[in-house]
Amino acid sequence: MRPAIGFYHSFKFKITLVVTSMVLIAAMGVGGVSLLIAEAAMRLVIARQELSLLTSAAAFIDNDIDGKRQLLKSLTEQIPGREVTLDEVQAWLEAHGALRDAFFDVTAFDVSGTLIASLRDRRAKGTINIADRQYFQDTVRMREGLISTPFKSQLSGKPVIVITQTLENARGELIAVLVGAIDLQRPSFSAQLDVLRSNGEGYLFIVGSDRTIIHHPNKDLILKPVERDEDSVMDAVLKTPEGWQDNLLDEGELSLVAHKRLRTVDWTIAVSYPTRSVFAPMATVRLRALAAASLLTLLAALFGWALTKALLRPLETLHGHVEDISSGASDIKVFDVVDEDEFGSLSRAFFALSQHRARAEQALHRLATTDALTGINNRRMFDEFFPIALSRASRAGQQVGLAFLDVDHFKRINDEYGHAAGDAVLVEFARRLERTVRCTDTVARLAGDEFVIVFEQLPSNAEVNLLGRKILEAMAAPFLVGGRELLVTTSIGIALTTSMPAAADDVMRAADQALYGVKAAGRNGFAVNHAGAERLLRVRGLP
Ligand SMILES: Nc1nc2c(ncn2[C@@H]2O[C@H](COP(=O)(O)OP(=O)(O)OP(=O)(O)O)[C@@H](O)[C@H]2O)c(=O)[nH]1
Repeated sequence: MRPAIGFYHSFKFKITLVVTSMVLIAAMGVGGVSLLIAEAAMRLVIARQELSLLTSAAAFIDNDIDGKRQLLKSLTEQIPGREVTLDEVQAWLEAHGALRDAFFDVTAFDVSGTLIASLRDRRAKGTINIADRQYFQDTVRMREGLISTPFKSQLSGKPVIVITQTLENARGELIAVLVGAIDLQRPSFSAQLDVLRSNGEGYLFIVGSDRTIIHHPNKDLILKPVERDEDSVMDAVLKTPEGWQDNLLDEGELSLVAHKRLRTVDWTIAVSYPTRSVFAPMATVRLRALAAASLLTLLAALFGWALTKALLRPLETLHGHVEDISSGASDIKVFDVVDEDEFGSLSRAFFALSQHRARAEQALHRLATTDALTGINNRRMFDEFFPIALSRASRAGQQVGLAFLDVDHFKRINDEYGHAAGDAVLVEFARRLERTVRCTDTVARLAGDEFVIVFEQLPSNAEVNLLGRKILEAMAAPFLVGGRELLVTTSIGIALTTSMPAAADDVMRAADQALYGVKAAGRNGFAVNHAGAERLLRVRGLP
């Protein structure tokens, strides 16, 4: 059974996490930086766009004011022989309809500043005097037309600016000053200004260098001075002739403010938009970039998972081999693959390790089951082997013979010739036993001078006698030990299984009993006993 690996502990999950994190970091990093660069560029483009719209509006206003000046000037120059009298001025004004389109009102004042004609209201004649007005005084003094600063009209009560023009008689004497008034609440250029507010939010204003508000969506502010506040939008636009800033707070909202100084008058035209509305396209781009990065990350996660799964397949195969080998379903040879990748190399390393280990285990088993002195099987081997041999014979319906052997008077050999001589006798004894029996029989040394032989595939009971005799004969020749010839004999107790299955202990007890019988009978002989039906057959020695 393959041990379950927790999902979060799996290598696949970890690699997928790494791949996903790397893609996420890369996507966020590259995307974020690209977005920042793109946003900075977009900001610049949008701000420049606003500034360029503002520049065209400023040019329009300049042209508008210039046009009005030129209109007044050219009309006065057209007066034939400049012989118009003050009384005729009212009629002259009314005769030029273009003035109505260009100005809110056109009035004329004599050199004393008294109203002598008004395009809008001919009855106003003589009602007001503007001798104290700076623009009137300057026009008379310089004998040249000018543009006034904004003020509240005495006639209409509206906030206005005026364009003045001198009127001279044929002798070059100043006889009147023409004054064209422009209503600041409804200037003729307002339509052009409205075009600038195309996106609906934000507003446009004009402020004079003397800090007077000239145009503003809040009509109440017109002609009011700009309050002194370093952080205000109006203060900011008065500082430089033109430019834009996107970090100003206007009514508490972050705004893009672009401004441009006019050419004909000392005014600054400015536009203020909340940055959230101006830069709305950037927010959309940001959202899309985020969506794209998320999608990319998701795809990377799926790809990482699939890729890791595919890459780890050989590892799973390897794992399967290990399990199959553990359960005995496969041989170790399944590790001996030819794949040239790391997994193939690992598999071959497993194979080599397993082989090495198998050899070591074999060597250990051999050591553990071999008698150190004689090199034949030891007691451990016999204990393991004998029950197996009995079962095998039982299954095959065969008999098993077990011979217990003990060297006669071995103690004496030790005592007389020394322990080393005794060892040499034991080695030679084992060697002769092995040479005497068939390769299907198993010889083992149990302890000291006690040996055992397991006879498998016994053809008949008679065969046992033959075997006993052969062993006795094998020992008949003198043992050559340390240059001496020693006569060594052995006593053999043989047990035969009578009925299968037979218990190992019963068979061993029968063999032991037979051996005891031989010893009792004088040694150098063999006796056969039937396990389970102990009946010592006669003891036979060499003739
Ligand atoms: N040289 C040598 N002697 C051993 C070894 N193991 C046991 N012995 C000795 O073998 C002798 C076994 O003697 P026994 O089998 O009891 O007696 P025995 O002299 O053979 O007499 P019987 O068996 O009655 O004929 C003891 O003296 C042990 O000390 C060994 O590995 N090498």
